[in-house]
Amino acid sequence: MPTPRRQRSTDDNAASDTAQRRHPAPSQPFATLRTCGELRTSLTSLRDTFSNRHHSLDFAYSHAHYLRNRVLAVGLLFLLLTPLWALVDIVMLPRDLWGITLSGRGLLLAGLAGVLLLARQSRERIGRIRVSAGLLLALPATFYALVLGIVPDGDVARLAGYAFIPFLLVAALSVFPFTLVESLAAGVALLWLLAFAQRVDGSWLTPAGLEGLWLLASLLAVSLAANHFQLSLLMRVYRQATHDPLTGLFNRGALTLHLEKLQAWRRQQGETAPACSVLMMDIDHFKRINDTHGHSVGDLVLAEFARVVSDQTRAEDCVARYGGEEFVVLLVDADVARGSRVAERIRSTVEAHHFPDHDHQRVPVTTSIGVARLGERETPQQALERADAALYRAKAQGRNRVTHAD
Ligand SMILES: Nc1nc2c(ncn2[C@@H]2O[C@H](COP(=O)(O)OP(=O)(O)OP(=O)(O)O)[C@@H](O)[C@H]2O)c(=O)[nH]1
Repeated sequence: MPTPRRQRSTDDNAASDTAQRRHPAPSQPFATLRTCGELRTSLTSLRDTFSNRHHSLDFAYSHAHYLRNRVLAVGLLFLLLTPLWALVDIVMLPRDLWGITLSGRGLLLAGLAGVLLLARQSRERIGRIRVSAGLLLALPATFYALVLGIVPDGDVARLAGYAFIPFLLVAALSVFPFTLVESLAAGVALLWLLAFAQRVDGSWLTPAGLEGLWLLASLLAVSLAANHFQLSLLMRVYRQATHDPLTGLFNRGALTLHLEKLQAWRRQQGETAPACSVLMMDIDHFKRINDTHGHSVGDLVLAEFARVVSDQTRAEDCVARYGGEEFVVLLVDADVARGSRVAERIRSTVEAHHFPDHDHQRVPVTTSIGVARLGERETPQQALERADAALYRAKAQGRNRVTHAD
């Protein structure tokens, strides 16, 4: 089951967003600082598209889902093109080469069908989706290398159309949201394939051969740029769809989706499923804060509140802004006793925390929290409603307290 780790890069961006709200940048004198900020954002985005080391598990699932769709679409295209290309072989190649190329194409067709099947059955399996994407590119490359190895050297020049394969595959890299490391590895392998083909057909280190290598390297650079822009766009869309821009926390939709996945996974685990708790919290008399200090201070309080709550939870817990001044924490592997301890710690930390207004004066803030155990069979909505009912009781009993639904 995916543990809802918070996305580091998103949190970084949210923190800088919050900082910008706190200190609106004057236009002229700080232009250099702004340029530095943009440079930092670009470097962060390059780091995020370079490899998947810094991706949150949550984003990794979205990324894999997108990659799987591409594998299915491109795989289907390759599957249709392969028999068509066999027809081209029959028209273009001498009859004595048909045996090798057509049986190779038959094997390729079977391999591509296997890749499609693997991708279809790998809905939530990130590793398997990556493998199917790799295989989709590796199979045509292997087919080409095998044909080159089997066909007698003197006949290689008669393989009309085959020399395009490395170029076609490098161009295909740009269709997938691969990280730069993944594309680079595939690109180097395809350069090696071209070099092998040139050694076989005798154009290695000739002007025509060098031109081919240069062309493939240039195409690879274009594909890498396409991968970078595609992946950073995907990340931005993912952040906008799943995160609250003011606090950088997960939004209500992402929380509900995560709860559904968590419940499905717990049902699969049966009796060994870990206990989970839901904390529903609401800032007390928040309207008064807005009315007394202004809406912008209200926003500062919300962002700071989100930071305080996040600091009191583990990276694998899911912290979300449920709406307005309401927040939800989903504690994984936490029974009611632990849930209550965490809730009480959040409540007391918020009460003692220095929430500053624009003049750094303290804005007194307290929170009420409802705690509910996540039942094995209940829907996310039912669990949230029970936590909300407990929160309502905490408000009715005088606020700044923790109450239990169970
Ligand atoms: N500054 C700011 N205010 C918001 C935001 N979202 C909701 N609010 C305000 O939050 C306030 C919520 O007020 P109420 O629902 O009356 O609750 P309350 O004043 O916190 O009272 P209790 O919950 O009963 O303690 C409203 O005034 C909303 O305008 C936001 O993003 N920023």
